[in-house]
Amino acid sequence: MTTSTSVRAEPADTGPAPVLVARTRGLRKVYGSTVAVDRVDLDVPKGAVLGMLGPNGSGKTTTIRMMLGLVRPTEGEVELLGQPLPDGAAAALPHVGALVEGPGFHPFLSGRENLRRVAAFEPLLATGSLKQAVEDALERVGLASAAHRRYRGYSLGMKQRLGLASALLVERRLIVLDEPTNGLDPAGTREVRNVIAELKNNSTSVVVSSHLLSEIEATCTHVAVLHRGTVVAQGSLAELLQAETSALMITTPDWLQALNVLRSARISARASTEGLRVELIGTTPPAVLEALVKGGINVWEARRQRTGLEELFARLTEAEEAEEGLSAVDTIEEGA
Ligand SMILES: Nc1ncnc2c1ncn2[C@@H]1O[C@H](COP(=O)(O)OP(=O)(O)OP(=O)(O)O)[C@@H](O)[C@H]1O
Repeated sequence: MTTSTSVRAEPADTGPAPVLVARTRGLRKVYGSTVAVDRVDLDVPKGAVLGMLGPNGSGKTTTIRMMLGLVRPTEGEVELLGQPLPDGAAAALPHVGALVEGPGFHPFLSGRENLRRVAAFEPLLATGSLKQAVEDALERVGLASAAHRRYRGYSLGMKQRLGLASALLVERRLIVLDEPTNGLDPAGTREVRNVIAELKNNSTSVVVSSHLLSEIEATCTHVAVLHRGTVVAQGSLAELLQAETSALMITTPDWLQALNVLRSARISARASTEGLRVELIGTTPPAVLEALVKGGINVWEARRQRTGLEELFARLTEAEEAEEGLSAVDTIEEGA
């Protein structure tokens, strides 16, 4: 038996659908025998800062590359600023700034020279304003003082900053940043956070992928959680944290027995320092309490606990793994 753990936050009222700056439907990418991305339906509302969260190999970079038209999907559709890819790429891409892995900077040119070369290919940048745009972008990412140095000698963090600067050369409608804080020190991480906050204030839409859940929680308005190539949760951050994201903390002297009772009832739970933590996925507090009482467990206290994004992420990904474990048990039992 498998149950979907996908969580999609629904808006409270059914007002007009938000304008989307990027939209994917049924996106799938297969490399040989590896399914990198599968059935990804992603909505990036205008003005949103959407955080793409997922462990290593969950498909964030592949999804981002497909959204930017850098990788052709095996199946599915991408719409960027209302333009279907690949046909609408020329119309959409000048309005989209991107920092993706391995930007092709020249090792023997300085940061400034590299950025000027990139700027020369920006269709939205007038030749007369090119130099100033480069200086502004360098300043914005904190690279002005090292701009004369050769790219070859840059640290990973400096390379990231230069990549970010190239995304910021002109005012964009959408900025896509793949792991922008990768290799940055805490000061650099704060700067990236400030840049994202500035973009948000200017109503520029942003897609940012990261492992740093606290960063996403601090900077994003929306979140999409990826796990093994699929989106397991998506929506506005506030709605996601409210919708089914709580746990029930149970205090009982019979916690080991209680764990067994809950497991037989297929309710996901684990012992923690605060008590028995029961995940409210596909179950409700009354159902949990009923199972415990029927199982002869002494429940001393039960209280709802709201969870942070980190908890939500761990819960979604762990729940899927736990289900897979249960499915394996089912298979063994059926086969026995
Ligand atoms: N060009 C490729 N050829 C073969 N396999 C690939 C290729 N690109 C990605 N993959 C595989 O697809 C899966 C998803 O990778 P992807 O880089 O999209 O994940 P990610 O979430 O961005 O991971 P990370 O945080 O480590 O960058 C992984 O199993 C990866 O090994």
